[in-house]
Amino acid sequence: MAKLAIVDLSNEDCFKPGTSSWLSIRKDICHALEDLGCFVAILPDKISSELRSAHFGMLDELFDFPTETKVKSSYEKPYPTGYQRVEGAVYESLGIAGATNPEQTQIFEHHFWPNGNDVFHETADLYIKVMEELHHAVMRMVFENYGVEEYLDDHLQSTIHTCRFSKYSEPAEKTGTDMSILRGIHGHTDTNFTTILYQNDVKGLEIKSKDDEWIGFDPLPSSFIFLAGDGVQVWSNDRIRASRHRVTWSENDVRYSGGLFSFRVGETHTPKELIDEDHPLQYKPLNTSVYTEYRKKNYASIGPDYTVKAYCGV
Ligand SMILES: O=C(O)CCC(=O)C(=O)O
Ligand SMILES: [Fe+2]
Repeated sequence: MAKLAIVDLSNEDCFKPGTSSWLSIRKDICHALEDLGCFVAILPDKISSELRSAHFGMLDELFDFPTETKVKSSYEKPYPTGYQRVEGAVYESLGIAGATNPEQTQIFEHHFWPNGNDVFHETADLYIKVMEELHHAVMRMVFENYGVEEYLDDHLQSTIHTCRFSKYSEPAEKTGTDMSILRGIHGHTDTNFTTILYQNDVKGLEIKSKDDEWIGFDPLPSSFIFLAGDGVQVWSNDRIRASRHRVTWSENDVRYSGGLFSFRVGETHTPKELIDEDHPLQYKPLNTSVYTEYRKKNYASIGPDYTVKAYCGV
């Protein structure tokens, strides 16, 4: 049975480019991404257990607001995000676009708490900051690994981050729909460049191995899981494959997760340095927002197994 790679980044030196810790972690991370499209990161203790419980307590309060309030936090611009729930499903989620800017967390927060809520934004911003730092370091490692660090600044400047919080629990109203298909999230790849997820201790996330087995993710309080999305698959010309993952929630306990979904604005294309005789060009340039919209709109006919290769493969 394949295992998820666990990378211990608890030593702060791992975040210092050029150090021996950085170079050794870079090797492990790039190997894991090429192998399974994901890895588990153990991060330095920046989030105390008190802040962690306070944060998950806030998510509890957040999802307890009535649907009318949750829907009001949705918007189309600058990037569409908002409340998602399929009637009768156990999964619901709320999103903040541009979440690495703390102003956006507060705009989101005011939909729920008109007078603000310090614990909500302080804990949410801390999680977002920790994930942004991890994203930044991993992107530098990946660009260095392929010898294209000259494109890194442009990539980071063209990236925006959406934070999504998800809750998995028994819906208040059972519908006539076949519940077996609504007990989590079907196997899928994320359409964005990369995703980082954290969660409470209720299991459910699974990653597909190369041998088509589902590998369960065993969360630890200090662990985050980093997933390659379709964007990095196109960019890397298939060196890194998007991770296919799903959530099967079967416990009575409520599962909460949060994540940073990083998108490249405009077109993602494969750098010329990553195209050669052994790696002929695999993809036309990808516009992630058009692709995401296409997948949503056509979900009924293309289904969750749809791939970016079918969308923009050459
Ligand atoms: O809740 C999770 O752990 C995963 C959520 C997910 O895969 C997604 O929102 O794309
Ligand atoms: Fe996902």
